[in-house]
Amino acid sequence: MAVYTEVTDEALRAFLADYELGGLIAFRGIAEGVENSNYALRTERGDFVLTLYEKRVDPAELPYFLGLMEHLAQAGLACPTPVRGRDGEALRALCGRPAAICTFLEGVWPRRVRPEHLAPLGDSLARLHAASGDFAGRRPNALGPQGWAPLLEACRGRGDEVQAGLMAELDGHLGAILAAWPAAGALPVGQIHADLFPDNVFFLPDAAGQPRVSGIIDFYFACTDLLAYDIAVCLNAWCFEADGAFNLTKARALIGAYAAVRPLAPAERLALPALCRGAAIRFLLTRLYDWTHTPADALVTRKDPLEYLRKLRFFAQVESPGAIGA
Ligand SMILES: Nc1ncnc2c1ncn2[C@@H]1O[C@H](COP(=O)(O)OP(=O)(O)O)[C@@H](O)[C@H]1O
Ligand SMILES: N[C@@H](CCOP(=O)(O)O)C(=O)O
Repeated sequence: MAVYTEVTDEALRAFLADYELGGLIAFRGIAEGVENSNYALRTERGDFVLTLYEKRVDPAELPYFLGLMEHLAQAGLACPTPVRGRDGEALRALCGRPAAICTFLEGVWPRRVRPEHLAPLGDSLARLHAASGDFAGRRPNALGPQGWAPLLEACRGRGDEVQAGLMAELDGHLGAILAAWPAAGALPVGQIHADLFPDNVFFLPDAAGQPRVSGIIDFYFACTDLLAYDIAVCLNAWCFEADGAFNLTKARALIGAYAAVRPLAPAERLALPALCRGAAIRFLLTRLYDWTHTPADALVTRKDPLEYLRKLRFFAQVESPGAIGA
């Protein structure tokens, strides 16, 4: 479910009058996603996505997200391009919410990740990092290391209801992760996506029938942080099988294709196991927060925090970068 704010036909037509998109042909709510309200629009000028930004998005941060998408799209990355209204503004208001229209991207996200998806993913991620190198915006990562202890505290009251002993185990992991975190300045920093999960990457088959990336969406966790942390997020989100096994073939394909575009410094390869532990606890904690703070009958689907406990335990016993394909 991701239509929190209902938009009427009349409100949408009035909103579209401020754009040069021609007349409205069709629009429908998009069920996928959890954060914002999304609508697919068809106008005389083509297909678009209308997003109304909901409560968890800070309106002050929207110019960074929209500016980054526009910058990346201009650099040739397949990501949504914000559409400017007649007055030149892309960020507008609809039904009392900040709102923007972006270009619609073709393709489908992989419901079952195959090894063939990983090289195109790594290639696109490296291109994203390279293309954002001259983007002037900056946004600290609110869900980076300094955010994890407060999140853990916010979960403490009910966390052990999810699994007995969970809070004590997480205290131990978090202490070790923070102690091993790379010092400021030790690794390259830039604009990162920070949530590059399979549901945020669309693919289409190329001429030979192999998957190619046709679009990267959902830049609303993007921030200025360690570039290699984005690889760690992908190793978490793309390289485990349904039975919990880590797939080294997928990891090598991801890292190999990434490094072919942006070579990794030895320090980045060495840091990857620690960054993977950090990425695992980051998604574990936000899922645990949602699990313990969202009523079970809410319309939003809660994601399983324990999936990331299993991943965290795996990365915690990794002794060398080679064990995760680095
Ligand atoms: N530019 C786009 N092109 C095509 N589909 C999109 C686009 N942006 C969003 N979508 C669709 O909307 C869904 C939710 O978008 P997403 O940004 O992940 O929402 P949320 O931030 O609320 O989780 C996606 O799964 C996709 O189906
Ligand atoms: N990828 C995160 C949740 C963020 O949801 P999204 O729909 O905005 O990508 C997770 O799996 O925990």
